[in-house]
Amino acid sequence: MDTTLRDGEQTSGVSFSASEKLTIAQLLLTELKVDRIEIASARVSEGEFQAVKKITEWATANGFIDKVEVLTFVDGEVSINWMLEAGAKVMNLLTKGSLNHLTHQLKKAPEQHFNEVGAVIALANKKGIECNVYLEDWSNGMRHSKDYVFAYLDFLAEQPVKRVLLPDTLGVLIPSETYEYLHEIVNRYPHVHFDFHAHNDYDLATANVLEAVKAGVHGLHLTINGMGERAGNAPLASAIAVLNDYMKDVKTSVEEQELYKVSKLVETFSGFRIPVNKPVVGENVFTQTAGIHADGDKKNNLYYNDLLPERFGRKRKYALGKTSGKANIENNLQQLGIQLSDEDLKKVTQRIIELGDRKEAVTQADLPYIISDVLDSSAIEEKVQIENYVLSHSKNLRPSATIRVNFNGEIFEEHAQGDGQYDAFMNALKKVYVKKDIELPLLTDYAVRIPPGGKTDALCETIITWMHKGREFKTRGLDSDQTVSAIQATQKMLNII
Ligand SMILES: CC(=O)SCCNC(=O)CCNC(=O)[C@H](O)C(C)(C)COP(=O)(O)OP(=O)(O)OC[C@H]1O[C@@H](n2cnc3c(N)ncnc32)[C@H](O)[C@@H]1OP(=O)(O)O
Repeated sequence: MDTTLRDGEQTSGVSFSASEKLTIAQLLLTELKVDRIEIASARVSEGEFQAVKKITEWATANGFIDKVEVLTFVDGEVSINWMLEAGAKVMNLLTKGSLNHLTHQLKKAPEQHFNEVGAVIALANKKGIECNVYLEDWSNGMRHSKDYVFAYLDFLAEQPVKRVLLPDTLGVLIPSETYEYLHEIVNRYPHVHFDFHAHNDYDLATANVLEAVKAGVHGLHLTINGMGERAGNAPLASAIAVLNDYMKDVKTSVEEQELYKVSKLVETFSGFRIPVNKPVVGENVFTQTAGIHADGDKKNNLYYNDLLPERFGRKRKYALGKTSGKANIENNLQQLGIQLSDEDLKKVTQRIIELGDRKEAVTQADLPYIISDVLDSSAIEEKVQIENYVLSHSKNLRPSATIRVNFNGEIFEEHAQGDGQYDAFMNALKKVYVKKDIELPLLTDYAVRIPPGGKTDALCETIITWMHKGREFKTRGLDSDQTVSAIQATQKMLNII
């Protein structure tokens, strides 16, 4: 069960709009093919109500309504009415899984809680709602009030409940304990379906998920990019990868090939950046940086593991910097179709190492420029030059740009407006390329790096990621003015497409 749209949205600072929620829900169910999605907590807000409505309307029309779940509270019929009015049919009832939470938050005795929960379940069943029950703070409950947990599970086992959801709400479990508790529970209630819900406070969420599956649970709660309350939930991509590789007799319905695409979309909608070292979906996780690794890959794929990038629709890359050796650079040159003599390769390698020492990033698209500079050759032929530009930015007027482009001797002048100066520049450039009948690459990422310290004259590095004819590449510009560095990166792009 994917809970990106409920627990994932509990990432501090994240809020999805209704149409973003609908798009994510559609991708999760139709392309990634998770079994179920939890899309909201009941009662939260009018906006959330409208989002749930949008999703349930689509899910009903497309046969997915039984896979769409809403978290509800023990509040008589208030949550039930909310979810029914929003068109949902499956509820995940939040109840207390530890005596501590029951006593101090709800201030109730176990018997009273069980009766109230029983009443909500009965009402839900009467109204045709499928009922799952969360035992909030269940993991601490197992540690400190085990009798309470088992008395409660005895009660639930007799109720018309489809699944019992066991959350490690505060992310306190370690893997051995996860296995021990879940193994005991699964064996004691063989006819009950149990889901495990991990949190990542000790960075153990994926390890706990693996142990939970070994212990025999039937379902897992995961989120895209590990989003979620505090340190987040178990990331769906990591969990699927480890289950596919280490629990071969366990089948999931998730399409590995779609993981990266959905992760990137959720990153864009949420504004929650995927850490570059995030397993499976992080920018750097299929990039070899050390020269020794690149050399080993060439010899017999010596530095590959089972996590092959192609499984996830990604490609292996070789980074350029001070730890690059010849093999790293050769790999990049090969991809660009450039061949160098051994001696020239040594010179280029040396320059890249120097740049790395100066903390400058080097992208594959920089290579022709470096070669040209080091070897004083014409490895890069600047067929397109931005000869002049005027950018204007004034209060209460749309930014505009006028540019003069030399395209292999042919001169174009264009003017355009945009949402910012760079956008205006790109709009003017697009006019040139429409005249030339050439398609410009799609800008897929734009990252600006300024050294910490707050100096307004600091050098600003802009790295732009482009997608062109199925190929992704990056170009980089460096200037004390951010827009100028972006234009530099753009000019490099124009000369390599
Ligand atoms: C496992 C998880 O991550 S649980 C996540 C649950 N989802 C959310 O909390 C969604 C976001 N929450 C909200 O929007 C709000 O907290 C609401 C709409 C649910 C309630 O808002 P408010 O009425 O303003 O209450 P507030 O947030 O201050 O306090 C929560 C109340 O819920 C009660 N409560 C806690 N757990 C439960 C439960 N399982 N069932 C019913 N009531 C509960 C608390 O005791 C408290 O009631 P009290 O004020 O009478 O003591």
